Amino acid sequence: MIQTKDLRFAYPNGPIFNFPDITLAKDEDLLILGPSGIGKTTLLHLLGLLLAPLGGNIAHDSTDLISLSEKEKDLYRGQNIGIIFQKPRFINSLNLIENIKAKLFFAKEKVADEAIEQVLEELQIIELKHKNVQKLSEGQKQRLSIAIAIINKPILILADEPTANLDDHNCEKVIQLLKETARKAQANLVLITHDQRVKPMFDKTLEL
Ligand SMILES: Nc1ncnc2c1ncn2[C@@H]1O[C@H](COP(=O)(O)OP(=O)(O)OP(=O)(O)O)[C@@H](O)[C@H]1O
Repeated sequence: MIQTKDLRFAYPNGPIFNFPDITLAKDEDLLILGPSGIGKTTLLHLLGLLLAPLGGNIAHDSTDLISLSEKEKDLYRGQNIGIIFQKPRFINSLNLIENIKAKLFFAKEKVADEAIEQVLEELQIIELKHKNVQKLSEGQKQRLSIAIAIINKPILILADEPTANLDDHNCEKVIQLLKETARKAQANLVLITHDQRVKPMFDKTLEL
């Protein structure tokens, strides 16, 4: 179970954000909606332990994440939280497989080569496995981002505006892929967007 309580945040000299509480049971997904500038990415980065709140709590089951040290947060994130950023972040000089292995190295995780290939197969990018990431199309980059996020079976998958710039057909395909991937990994999926097309695809939504 994932639970937040009284999360507050402020950028230097900025307004204070008071975020609504979130509770997610096992296998439950959440869509966070809201207009530009309302704080969606900020909330996602708090959930991903990339930002520290001014106050409040984040717990995964009985683990209080806010009291962890920065080093412990980095390791916890690497091992338990998969983040799909709006703009993919890769090591440009490496190929797909090497980028996945780099993530595993930093997360101090081991995943068998066969399991890595299986994930690439499921995401339909296996034939590109030795290709330099700079040569991928935008759609292929997005699939690699998903592969990197889920390779070590996180308990939480966070996705930042994954359907921005996609047509209706591809928008639906990407959401379905993320939901299926989350179910297979037995993870909670939290997705933020201002794309109203995504709303009917989620049972649980939070409007900021
Ligand atoms: N690093 C930062 N320093 C100062 N202010 C910031 C910083 N990042 C974001 N902000 C401000 O905080 C507010 C919330 O930003 P955030 O990116 O969380 O909104 P959002 O809802 O995700 O917007 P969008 O849909 O446009 O991505 C905005 O007013 C933004 O200008």
